[in-house]
Amino acid sequence: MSVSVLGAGAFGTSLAISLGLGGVPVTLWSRDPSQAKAMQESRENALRLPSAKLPDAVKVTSDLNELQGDVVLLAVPMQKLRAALEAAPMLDGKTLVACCKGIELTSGQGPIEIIQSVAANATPAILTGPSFAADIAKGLPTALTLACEDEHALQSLQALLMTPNLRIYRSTDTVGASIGGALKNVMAIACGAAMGAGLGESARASLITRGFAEMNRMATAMGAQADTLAGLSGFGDLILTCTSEQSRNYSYGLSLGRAETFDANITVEGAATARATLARAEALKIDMPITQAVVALLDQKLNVREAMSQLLARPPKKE
Ligand SMILES: NC(=O)C1=CN([C@@H]2O[C@H](COP(=O)(O)OP(=O)(O)OC[C@H]3O[C@@H](n4cnc5c(N)ncnc54)[C@H](OP(=O)(O)O)[C@@H]3O)[C@@H](O)[C@H]2O)C=CC1
Ligand SMILES: O=C(CO)COP(=O)(O)O
Repeated sequence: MSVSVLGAGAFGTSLAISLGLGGVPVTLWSRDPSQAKAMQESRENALRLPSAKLPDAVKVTSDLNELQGDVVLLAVPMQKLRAALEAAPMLDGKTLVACCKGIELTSGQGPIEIIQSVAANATPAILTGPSFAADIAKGLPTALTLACEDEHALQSLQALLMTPNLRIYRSTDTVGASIGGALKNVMAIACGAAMGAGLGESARASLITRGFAEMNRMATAMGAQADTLAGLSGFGDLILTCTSEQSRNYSYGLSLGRAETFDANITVEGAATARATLARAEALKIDMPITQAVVALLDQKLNVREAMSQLLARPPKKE
């Protein structure tokens, strides 16, 4: 059975490589015809994932009509997912697996809700969890969560997407998987900012732990199961992203803490998601002080030390 990947960024390319090496025929779609041609010829994604060779099983195209199979991985940035789906009406009716992490700023919706609103006849799923594209492309061991409410579709997808280096756990809790993946990026910005400003490892551990409490509060208020948040898509990805300079969200936070500039072309999902989350938290009356601090940093209303002082000065609480 073949698989298509919509979006030839770092993550889409790494998944195409892993599946291709596992013997699955893959069609990888780039919106840029010249990039698609260069990748098809050079067998490399020089722009987004240099030094990783595309296996023969991967075909690169910029023609949406060449997408193959009933399963399509949606590997575009979260804030671009709606536009990408609207431009590809032929995907309605297929199994659409969101591979992006975040909450849409304009609607407050997550990837599953966006798929449902644009492609009403599709079976929506989400693939998320601790994974750097470069690691997957190198064949390093990686474990992910695949969530889909349709148990039958879920089991076949799990079998299809597992490769020798990619272990996939299944869940029917799409809300929990989506919220964990979205909010861990916000916490990674907070941790990077604290480390960049020299606030220390203890501060980072507190932000990870209290950030996890925020993630749980928001997720359970939205109907998620707490044990999903404790899994790969929540706790697992939180740990990876808050502790590694390979993470773009963490690195962006570092640059905020060091008062350095950051390349605006780099995908940093946590920034828009922090704003979308705060709006949702306020509507649901959920206390999310770290998310609030990240938004204040992004809006330049506070610097990192002021934001941390505000967090420390909150009224005493029971843990
Ligand atoms: N990189 C990683 O390690 C991981 C990433 N993810 C998630 O994967 C998602 C994608 O990230 P990643 O691949 O890293 O991002 P990249 O920045 O590497 O690539 C983004 C890709 O999306 C394309 N794109 C942007 N807008 C559109 C659009 N409107 N229609 C179609 N294609 C579009 C870009 O095309 P162009 O080059 O033409 O702009 C580019 O190919 C994110 O949500 C991220 O959180 C998840 C796990 C790991
Ligand atoms: O989602 C990721 C790791 O699981 C990738 O993190 P960044 O988007 O911060 O690079």
